[in-house]
Order: sequence, then C-alpha cells, then structure tokens
Amino acid sequence: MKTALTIAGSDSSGGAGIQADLKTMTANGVYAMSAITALTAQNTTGVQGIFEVSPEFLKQQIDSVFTDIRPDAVKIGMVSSAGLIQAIAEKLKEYKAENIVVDPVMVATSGAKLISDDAIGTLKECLFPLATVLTPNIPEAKVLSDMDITTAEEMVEAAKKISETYHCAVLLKGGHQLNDANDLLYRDGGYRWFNGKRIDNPNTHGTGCTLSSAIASNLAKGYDLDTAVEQAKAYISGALAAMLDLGAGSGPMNHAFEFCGKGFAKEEA
Ligand SMILES: Nc1ncnc2c1ncn2[C@@H]1O[C@H](COP(=O)(O)OP(=O)(O)OP(=O)(O)O)[C@@H](O)[C@H]1O
Ligand SMILES: Cc1ncc(COP(=O)(O)O)c(N)n1
Repeated sequence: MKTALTIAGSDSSGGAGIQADLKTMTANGVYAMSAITALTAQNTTGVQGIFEVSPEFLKQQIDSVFTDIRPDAVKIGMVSSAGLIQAIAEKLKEYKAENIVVDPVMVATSGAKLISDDAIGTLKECLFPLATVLTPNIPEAKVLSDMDITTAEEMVEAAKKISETYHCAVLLKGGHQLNDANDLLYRDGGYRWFNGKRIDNPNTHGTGCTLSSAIASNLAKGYDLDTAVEQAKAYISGALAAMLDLGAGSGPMNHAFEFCGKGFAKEEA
C-alpha cells in the first residue's frame, strides 16, 4: 500500500486540518500518517484557540514517521510560525522527501487567521522551493504574487508569477471567490484549466485541506500531476455533492461519501 504524511494542524471539529487529511487519504486508498503542528479548538463557526507544538517536537514526529514508514507523498497544511516551518524544511531535506504538496493556509473559511505575518516570508523562503505543487486559493495567491486577481486572465498571470518565482507547479483554486469551481494548474511554463461544476453547497469547511490531501494521495499512488489534480477534483466534487449539513456555520463535507450505505459504513443498524 502506498503511504502519505500530512504535516498540519488539528481541527477539533473534524472538517479541516489533520482530520480532513487523514479521512481524504484513507478514502483515496493510501495509508495516512500525521505530524501535528498545532492543536486548534475549532468548530464550524470559528477558531476558539490555537496551541502550537514546539519545533523540536514536530521534528521528533517527522523523524518517527520517516525512520519507520517512509511516506510516498507529503502534504503540508497549517504551519503558523517561522520556527515550525524551518523545522519542516530541515527534515524534508534530510529525508529527501518526494511529492510534496504545500497548501499555504493563511485564513480559515470562518475568517480566523492561521499564520503569523512574519511566517509568510519563511514559508516562501524555506518551504516553497521544496514543493512539487503549491495550492493557494485566490486570497493566498494575492498575497504571494502581490497582484490583484479579479479575472481568469489575472489568475493565469498570478500563477505564472508564483510558479516562476518559486520554481514549482501552482494550482490556483477558483473556489468560492472567483470562476466557480474552475482551478488553474500552471507548470513547466504552460497551464491547464480544470473546470469543475459548481455545487450549490454552503458547507465548504476544509475544501482546501481536502483537495491538497487528495492530490498528495494521487501523487503517492504514482499518478502524474495533471491526473492527480483531475482525480482530486472528482473526489472533492463527490464529497461536496453528498450535501452533509452539520454545525451552525460553514460545515464539513462527507469524506466517506463513496462508502456510505455500504458494509461497515451503513448509517443505520
Ligand atoms: N461550491 C463548490 N463546488 C464545487 N467545487 C468547489 C466549490 N467550492 C470550492 N470548490 C473546489 O474545492 C477546492 C478547494 O477550493 P477553495 O478555493 O475553496 O479552497 P480554499 O479556499 O483553500 O478552501 P478552504 O480555505 O475553505 O479550505 C477547489 O478545487 C475548488 O474549485
Ligand atoms: C487546522 C486547520 N487547518 C486548515 C484550516 C483551513 O481550512 P478551512 O479554510 O476550510 O477552514 C482550518 N480551518 N484548520
């Protein structure tokens, strides 16, 4: 079985972060492992608290994973401070990690800030150059490209700028901000649109985490990047289309939509 590691924050409400990543990787047929950067006290209405681990403890978790079960792909999500980012970069280089998907998480759907301002520079300097693909949404791409993005043409320009600056592929997500569910993959000097059908579902907590973990799972299985993105889009569309409706705010998706009603996942006895 192929293996994948998520390095991200825990979401106590289970819709985003580590919990979304582990569910996504499992549903996509890879063995899922985690190294936790921070605990969040969080639900669908907001983030009530953040408790970071130390860089030393994060390194210890990554050592434990790599020295025993080597991940075929690594997904990186919420990393809120410079010291943690440096710790990750050091370890990924030491273990020559491959298939690295970096989701530059900055702000949660609920509006909470998940990274300190000084850490954004460290993210760019230390982690982006190691990435196979970066998966910013529009607000994150605006920060990273220092450009305003209001049209599809500007999405192409911004993705090109980010890709050329950090020498990695960029999947710029249209998501809830622009262009329906159409995402743009810029890689090797060219680009391709992945046009998704917009699903009328207000419950989008964790969509970014889920998409990046699905891409990492597909890379772990040996798919090329274009196919990995295509399959990940199909997975997130299925999870959104299952129309789970939990919590008072923007709720989580059903990551197990393919199993529901079957075998152990029967919803009623
Ligand atoms: N309503 C929707 N219908 C179909 N696909 C969607 C919808 N909303 C988002 N997506 C898709 O979900 C993926 C994640 O995109 P999005 O822009 O929402 O990421 P994000 O803003 O980082 O997510 P979040 O911060 O909520 O975790 C993209 O592939 C996007 O196209
Ligand atoms: C621990 C953690 N990581 C990432 C997100 C972003 O996900 P979203 O923007 O969908 O809330 C989050 N809310 N919590």
